[in-house]
Amino acid sequence: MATSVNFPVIDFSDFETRYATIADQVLEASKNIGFFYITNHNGPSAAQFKRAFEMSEAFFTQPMEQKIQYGKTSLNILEGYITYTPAKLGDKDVVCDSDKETYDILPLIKPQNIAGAFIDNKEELDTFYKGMYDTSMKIFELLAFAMKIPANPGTGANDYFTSRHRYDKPYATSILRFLRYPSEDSTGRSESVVASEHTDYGTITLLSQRDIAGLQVDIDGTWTEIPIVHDAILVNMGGAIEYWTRGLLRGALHRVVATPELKSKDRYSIAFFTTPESGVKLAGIDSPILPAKMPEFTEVPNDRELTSDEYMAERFKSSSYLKK
Ligand SMILES: O=C(O)CCC(=O)C(=O)O
Ligand SMILES: [Fe+2]
Repeated sequence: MATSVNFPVIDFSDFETRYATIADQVLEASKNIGFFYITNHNGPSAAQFKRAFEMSEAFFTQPMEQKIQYGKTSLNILEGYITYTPAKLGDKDVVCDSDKETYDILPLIKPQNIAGAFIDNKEELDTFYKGMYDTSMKIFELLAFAMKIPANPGTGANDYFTSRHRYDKPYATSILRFLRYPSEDSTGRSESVVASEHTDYGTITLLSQRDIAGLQVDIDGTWTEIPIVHDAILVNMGGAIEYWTRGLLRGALHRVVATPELKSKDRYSIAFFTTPESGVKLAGIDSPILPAKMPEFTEVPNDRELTSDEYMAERFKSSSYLKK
């Protein structure tokens, strides 16, 4: 049974003067639920989100033969398309997730093999990506501030997390993902859960659900509906930041269930997954509120401190996602 609660919505207006209050609200929500909305955030505008969803729709509504040309043939390939129904690219199987189809993009600093619907609007998409990136960096600064991370030579204070998520090549690893959950009428399938329960792998995720709800978060063992709040961005903590902060911030379990609208209408969402740079050790945060002891994490080994790369590799290894 899913219930609903008063979901945290954090107002970023008068950002500079209300900085400490906003930072505390972000920290509280990150600790307790692990999910919250932000409004008046100065990130991508409603018009920019609308355009991004139009590009997404232009890509996903193409025939499968077109989309498959950009298909990932391995999960190690960061950019490209994942199908919702088995398909082949030449003699290779394209990665398939039976619930949804996705298209991943990295920072578009140099031209790459990008599908037409997106490359045709490359500059616009660059701006959108950068807007999502900058918004994530704002969240990281607020978290570092609220966690009272002191200034250390070379690491900074409020830039503790941002300095480990640099935008420029060769560091950037954060992914912009377009998602579509095809309607039941179009697939002939009717699953009640269309994205199985998981925690995100990276540090934080920004999300926008276009017009169909269905996202639920586990709060104290109860599936709780996350409403759609228009012109707001949903933020959630991923597994990597939960691990990095010794469980202080909550990488909450979540899933997507089918709502009645999904019968005849496709569900679209856009996610921005931040990942720490390669080589970053996910340990050693100097904060007075960090738990003294590392908890046991079931998804990753507990016998050593993992780097970002090791953490991600472990999560991919133990993932049930894509194995169905
Ligand atoms: O599509 C959504 O609303 C959520 C997707 C999600 O949780 C994910 O891709 O990690
Ligand atoms: Fe997720």
